[in-house]
Amino acid sequence: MTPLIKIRDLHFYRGNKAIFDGIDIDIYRGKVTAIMGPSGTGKTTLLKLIGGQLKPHRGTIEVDGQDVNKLNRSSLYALRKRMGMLFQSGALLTDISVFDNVAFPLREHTRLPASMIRDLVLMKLQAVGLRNARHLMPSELSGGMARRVALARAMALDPMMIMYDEPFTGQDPISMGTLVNLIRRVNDAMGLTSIVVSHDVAETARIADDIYLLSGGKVIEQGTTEQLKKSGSPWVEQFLQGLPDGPVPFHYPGTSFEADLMAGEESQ
Ligand SMILES: Nc1ncnc2c1ncn2[C@@H]1O[C@H](COP(=O)(O)OP(=O)(O)OP(=O)(O)O)[C@@H](O)[C@H]1O
Repeated sequence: MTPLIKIRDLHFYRGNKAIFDGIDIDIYRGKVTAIMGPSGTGKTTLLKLIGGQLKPHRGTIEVDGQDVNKLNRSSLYALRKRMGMLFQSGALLTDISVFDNVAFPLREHTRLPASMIRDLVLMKLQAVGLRNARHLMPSELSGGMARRVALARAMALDPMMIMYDEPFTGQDPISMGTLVNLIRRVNDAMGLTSIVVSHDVAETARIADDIYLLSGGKVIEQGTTEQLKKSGSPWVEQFLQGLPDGPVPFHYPGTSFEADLMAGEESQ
């Protein structure tokens, strides 16, 4: 089976810091793939590289057989339309209704008649359970409902895949559970491929087919959720159990606390 996204020998730097130091990733069609790792490892950066918003310094990223960085502007634009993205900051337009938010990409990118746009919008809202909330304004929605509307909007143009960046941030456990299940359900019902970047390890692992753990510019571990649970690696253990400390240090590296206390008041 050929992967939908094939990343090979990816190198990416910020200044002289290697965010990615030669990583390989395969994202398979129809699967939910979770990308996890400590804060600042470059998970969001990875999504931007896949979307062609950033260019790698070395290596290749193929999406549906096309090398993202060899595409001209219009081909990249066409490819991007087929990649749904749900970023944490992907807020809804506040002065138009739920319906109009979901209709927005259809009106912007297609010339479909209003009756067909209506049917498509209702279908997407139905998929996220909010067809009857279509007349509400974004200010009338809970945080979880707003995420679901954003998901319906991301699906509006029938993308081949959806990339989720921290989709659960700020959600209470029930709302998080709903969103997690929805990602899986929508993925399967719509024949999508999903990439989920999340700190909510246990919840995300529950619905993921494949997991990649990134740290220090490398893929530390990779496999199915079952394989990772059996891996015995202390890294994986720390992640899957959500332990605050372990091989991945809780504290930003630097001088010890003792040394800072000993240094006295004159230093900061
Ligand atoms: N525009 C930028 N300019 C310079 N450095 C950046 C920029 N954006 C991100 N970085 C750095 O790149 C690294 C990776 O950032 P990124 O946001 O991809 O990490 P992340 O794994 O998504 O983190 P988190 O889990 O905290 O969201 C970080 O060290 C960050 O400080």
